[in-house]
Amino acid sequence: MHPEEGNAGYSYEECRATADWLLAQVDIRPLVGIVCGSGLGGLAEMLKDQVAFNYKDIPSFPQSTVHGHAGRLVFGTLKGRACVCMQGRFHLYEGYPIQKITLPMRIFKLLGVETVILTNAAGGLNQDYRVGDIMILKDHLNMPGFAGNNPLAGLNDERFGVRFPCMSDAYDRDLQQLAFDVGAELGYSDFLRKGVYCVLGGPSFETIAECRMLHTLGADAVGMSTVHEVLVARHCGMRCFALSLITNQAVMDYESEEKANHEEVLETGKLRAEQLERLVSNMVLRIQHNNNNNNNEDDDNDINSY
Ligand SMILES: O=P(O)(O)O[C@H]1O[C@H](CO)[C@@H](O)[C@H]1O
Ligand code: HPA
Repeated sequence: MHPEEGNAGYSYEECRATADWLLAQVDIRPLVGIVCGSGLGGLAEMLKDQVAFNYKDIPSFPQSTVHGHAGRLVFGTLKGRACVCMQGRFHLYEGYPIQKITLPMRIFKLLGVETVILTNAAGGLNQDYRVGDIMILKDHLNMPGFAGNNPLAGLNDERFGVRFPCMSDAYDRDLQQLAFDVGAELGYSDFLRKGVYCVLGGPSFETIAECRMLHTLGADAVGMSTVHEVLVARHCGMRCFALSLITNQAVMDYESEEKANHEEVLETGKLRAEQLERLVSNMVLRIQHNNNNNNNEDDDNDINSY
């Protein structure tokens, strides 16, 4: 059997067709792509002059099935900057092949996106972390990848990127610094952290032994997303910035009565939504692009507005 037959991914031409379908219907040419994590879809609501598509109407797009993920692709401007925002993402545990859950990253690329900002909700493994902290990702542990489940497996199309992409620079260091600078100006330094995110397949939350193991391995937070998207985004040359909202403390102690649950994850998202939106929108305002086609006259430079 030719390996292509076993590859559940989309061809370059299929991705191009989806991107062209979108480009034919919107005038906005985004340089920034944003992915909203569980309960963090409010980010998409901040966009002005919105043109939105339900995922079910976009050719080749999967559907969102998880509560807290609306399932809309929203084009618009954020502080005068052209953006496209996934209001809801796809996860491995929804049953999609890994190449499908990461399809939107290749669509972003073909829309002209240069920088991807990914957000997620995650459980805190680092004992210094508190619920409500925002962790800037400096690196990741890709557990499904250790078992061969990597979205880049299968035939490699060089039009997207190289066969063996480097991941030691997966999370752009200038964007990490920008997040801390903007966060300091907003007065958020007390709850901004930098750490390592570990992705698991889900949907079951982790056992106590698993949390202890992940912490020992160097993970500061655990979740079920983001890493696959980063692999595909980096493969095709987009810069990545990712943050985790620590929505719950991972249970590390057999005496604990705490139980991880999705409702708590969504509730914490609501509590920090406003700060997260301010942080992301002010970052977007300051990100420099080679091909800046945004209208600077519309810039909203007030750090407290969003
Ligand atoms: O990573 P996001 O999409 O924010 O969602 C997180 O929240 C869900 C668990 O409550 C999981 O899907 C986990 O990955
Ligand atoms: O504790 C968690 N574990 C995995 N994924 C999560 N997403 C939010 N919290 C968690």
